[in-house]
Amino acid sequence: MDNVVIQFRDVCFAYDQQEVLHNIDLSIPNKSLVGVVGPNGGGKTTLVKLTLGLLKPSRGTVKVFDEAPERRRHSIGYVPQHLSFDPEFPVSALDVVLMGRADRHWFGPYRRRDRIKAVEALERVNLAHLSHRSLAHLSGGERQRALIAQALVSDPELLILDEPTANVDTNVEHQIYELLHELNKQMTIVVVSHNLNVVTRHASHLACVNRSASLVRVDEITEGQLSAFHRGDMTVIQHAQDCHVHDASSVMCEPHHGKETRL
Ligand SMILES: Nc1ncnc2c1ncn2[C@@H]1O[C@H](COP(=O)(O)OP(=O)(O)OP(=O)(O)O)[C@@H](O)[C@H]1O
Repeated sequence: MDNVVIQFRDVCFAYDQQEVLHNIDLSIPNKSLVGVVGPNGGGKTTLVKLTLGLLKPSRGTVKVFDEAPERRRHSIGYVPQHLSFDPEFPVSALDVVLMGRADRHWFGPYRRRDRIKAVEALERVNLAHLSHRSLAHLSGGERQRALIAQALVSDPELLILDEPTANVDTNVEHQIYELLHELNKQMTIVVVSHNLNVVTRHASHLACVNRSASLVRVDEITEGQLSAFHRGDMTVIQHAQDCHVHDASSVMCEPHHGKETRL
């Protein structure tokens, strides 16, 4: 148990009456870099929300560091799929990182220690030189680094990222995974990705989520396992920032603000 950071035991989850995860048993090992992959609507984001304690299982238990997720919220850094505010809002990279300390200051201003921690977090993602630049004037990759710094500012032991490379080019995607490799020396990382090829190159494990879930070590994975999971050909849609789609299966025959990938 010491070596397990996230544990799902016999977990089912339904939105209203619609079950989207069924009998999930998963043990994510300490210091692993886990790529969460699977088809659109397979339940990846739901799995992340259960890990964060934002959703409660209909059945079974979820534990993070052997405790209920909400009790270990301070140990988890989270980079969401979409910004929770308008990217044109006039805030600097430093302001964005400081927001990661906001829960300590409901009744007062940031303190000197918060600013020191925020600058340290920006240094960890190589963005300290742009700390005063407005978020709106950062490139997609720099903006993503600022969000990772925000998640790092509370010194997490577990970092969860929901599609951190959805809106960046291949070169920046590579740099972000290099950064995750570096951070992985100190913490466990779980990254939801639509790019099976890239994530397989960088992750130590793959969690394949498609209503059920299985965890495999990347160095032990076989072609047969991958194609069995995907049942051959599969179209995956990356959701863009302005995406309005909940159930991606419905957009196969509709216009969509996203990028399709054939796997
Ligand atoms: N708040 C919600 N209320 C009702 N149904 C939801 C809600 N959020 C997600 N769902 C449904 O649950 C299923 C799983 O969604 P989820 O977002 O976890 O999948 P995903 O694997 O992350 O998908 P994608 O790859 O498209 O981002 C989908 O069928 C989706 O329509």
